[in-house]
Amino acid sequence: MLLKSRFLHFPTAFSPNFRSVSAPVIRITKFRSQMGSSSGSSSKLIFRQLFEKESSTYTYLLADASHPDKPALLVDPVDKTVDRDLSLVKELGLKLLYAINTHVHADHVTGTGLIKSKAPGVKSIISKASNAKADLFVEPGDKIRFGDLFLEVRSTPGHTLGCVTYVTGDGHNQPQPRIAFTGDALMIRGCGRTDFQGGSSEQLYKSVHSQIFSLPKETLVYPAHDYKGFSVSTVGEEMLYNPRLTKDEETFKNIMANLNLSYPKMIDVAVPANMDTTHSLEKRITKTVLHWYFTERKENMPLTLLHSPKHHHHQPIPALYTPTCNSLSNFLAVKQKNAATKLRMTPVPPTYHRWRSFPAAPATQHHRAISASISPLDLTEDNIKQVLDDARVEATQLFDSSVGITGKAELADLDGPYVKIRLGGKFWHKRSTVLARLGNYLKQRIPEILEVDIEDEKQLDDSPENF
Ligand SMILES: N[C@@H](CCC(=O)N[C@@H](CSS)C(=O)NCC(=O)O)C(=O)O
Repeated sequence: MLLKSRFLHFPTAFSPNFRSVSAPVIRITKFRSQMGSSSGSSSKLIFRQLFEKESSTYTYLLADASHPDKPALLVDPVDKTVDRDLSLVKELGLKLLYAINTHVHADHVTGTGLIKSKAPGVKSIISKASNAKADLFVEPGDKIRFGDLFLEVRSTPGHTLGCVTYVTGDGHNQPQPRIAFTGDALMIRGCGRTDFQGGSSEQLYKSVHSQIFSLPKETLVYPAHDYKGFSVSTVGEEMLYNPRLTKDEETFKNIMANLNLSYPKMIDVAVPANMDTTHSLEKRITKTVLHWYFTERKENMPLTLLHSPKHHHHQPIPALYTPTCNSLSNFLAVKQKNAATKLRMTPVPPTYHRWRSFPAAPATQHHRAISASISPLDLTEDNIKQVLDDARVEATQLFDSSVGITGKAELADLDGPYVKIRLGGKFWHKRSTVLARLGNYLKQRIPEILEVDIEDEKQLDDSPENF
């Protein structure tokens, strides 16, 4: 649902998710009403900065302590710390209204879906431009109200296409100084990388200068990540000392083109998961795995043991499925309690393995076992088309086509052991990455292939005209 009024209101009849003792109030600083306003009222912001250490992500809890219901919202929650965050909400006696994202994160799974399943009534929010699924979409200029306080939405693309910065209001009775939740646009003495598809250093430079550096210098800057031990900055400080954004645009673009950062470990799990902010990963994957298990599993296909309690669900393969494995394990244990054989877990669709086995990261023992179990195919046009189809099926499962991922890969030419493929539509990854992964996959399935290349270099251009 796109906001109609462009103003998100806290519904007064909203039934509280949590009730608890009265909240301690942190008054960030003076409010307008205390600086000469005639209203005499005084809104009080409850504010907490929370940290998730594996991805170095900051989550922010904000609430209006003056309102009887203490309406609250969470900015950029992480799935792994949802229980901590919800406990805090409960302890402070807040009523959580919204779980909002600054963008589709690539390094961790958003907690919004999990929050919604644990605290029904909470709505997920993301920008319309992100193309992700959410309960509510925001656009530049929208205001997200919680009690008498609100966040204003500013469009700050560049790290991703749909990045936004949420800034506390500048109206009457709003916190002073203002606070900007900059996501991965502006970081403390840094900024978000711009090398993902949908990223653009040119756009990021403009976003930060026009939307963030135009705020009052005392505006507090709270980013989505910090890797150096910082917790907060100000607009003025970043305008003076940010080593990237104080430079002219050309120098900035050059710096960004030469960061040489490795891809986030979680990208293949996080991006597809975060394109849907409304359901937890567990729920979505469990549904898919169960469907596969009962509809497509070949009669004698062995079940492979993937699940191991020592695997954290954020590790590449077991990562995605650990929660699923637990749920599926229980489910199947009931279904098959009369089975003579001991249930060996976990029947993850082979298609997932194959897609995930593209060696972006070094193959684990598990990956190797899976790929070794797929019989090699002869080098024929039909087999190449079949393998590309398989890859597309897998890509569709991972890169949910309902949220704007339209990417297609087709066989363009076969010349002996040399294959050319055609890429079109929109992918989440950079097209060069898609090509490399498809290449690896094709070679893995059809070992006679020596080289996989693009039909036309222009098809590797990630700019929106090519989507
Ligand atoms: N090593 C981390 C990922 C680190 C990283 O790439 N961070 C991103 C934001 S999260 S997508 C970024 O923009 N960094 C900018 C920089 O200058 O570091 C992991 O594997 O998760």
